[in-house]
Amino acid sequence: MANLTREQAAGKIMVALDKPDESAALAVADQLQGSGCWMKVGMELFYAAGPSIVRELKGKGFRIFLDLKMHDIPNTVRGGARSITRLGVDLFNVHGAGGIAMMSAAIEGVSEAVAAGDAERAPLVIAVTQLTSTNQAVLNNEIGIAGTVEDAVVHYAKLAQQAGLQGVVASPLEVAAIKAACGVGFATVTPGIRPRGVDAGDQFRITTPGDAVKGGTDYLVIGRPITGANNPAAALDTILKEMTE
Ligand SMILES: O=C(O)c1cc(=O)[nH]c(=O)n1[C@@H]1O[C@H](COP(=O)(O)O)[C@@H](O)[C@H]1O
Repeated sequence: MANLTREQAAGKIMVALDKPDESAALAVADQLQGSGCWMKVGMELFYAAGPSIVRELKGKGFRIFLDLKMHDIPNTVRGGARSITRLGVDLFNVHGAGGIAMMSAAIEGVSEAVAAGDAERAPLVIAVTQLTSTNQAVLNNEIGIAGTVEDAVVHYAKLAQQAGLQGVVASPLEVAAIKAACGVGFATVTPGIRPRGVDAGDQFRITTPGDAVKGGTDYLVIGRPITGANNPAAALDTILKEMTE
């Protein structure tokens, strides 16, 4: 794999803007404007700053992954998906654990918003499989799912594909198994990225940016290694160099 251009590598990076408010988020985003990377808006920022932060980041030219991990009854998820689609995001996620009817409802909500003329185009919808902070013992002994983490991830990926979703969130360690089960065109969006020497924090199933690219992932979700750096643009630059080596 690899042999990526810098532009191609940047287009694979989704920066997790886990910041407490709009000004803290924009302080980071402004340093990365024009880099070609995506912005991921998650719960911390969205619950504080609301939909306007999405419009603001779109206005700065970023593609947006809205990470609200919907997990509810199908009717509620359908409505949530309609609202998210109207916002004009490029990609959003739901929990695979909600099952096929719930995931299909998300796709229906997207289609309804597009058919009503409320959105120019349909965002991609992906399913969270097993959180990258989950390890084998937690999966088996706390969550109560038997088998390996990889088995559980692939199981959710197959359900997501059946429901009509375009991909999944998983760790880079499971990319090969997901692609083998669902095809290379089924998108893998992978957090759990840690450059060598950077603290893993609460992440468990991790790889370096270079190994994630070699493993064939489509998108690398990277938060603290960039947003927590003294110079986020320089941190991104170092990661891009590793990805294009
Ligand atoms: O859906 C996600 O984006 C997600 C799923 C998952 O399994 N693990 C995971 O870390 N994430 C998100 O990816 C980002 C990772 O951030 P860092 O650990 O700071 O690089 C966070 O915003 C998480 O909410």
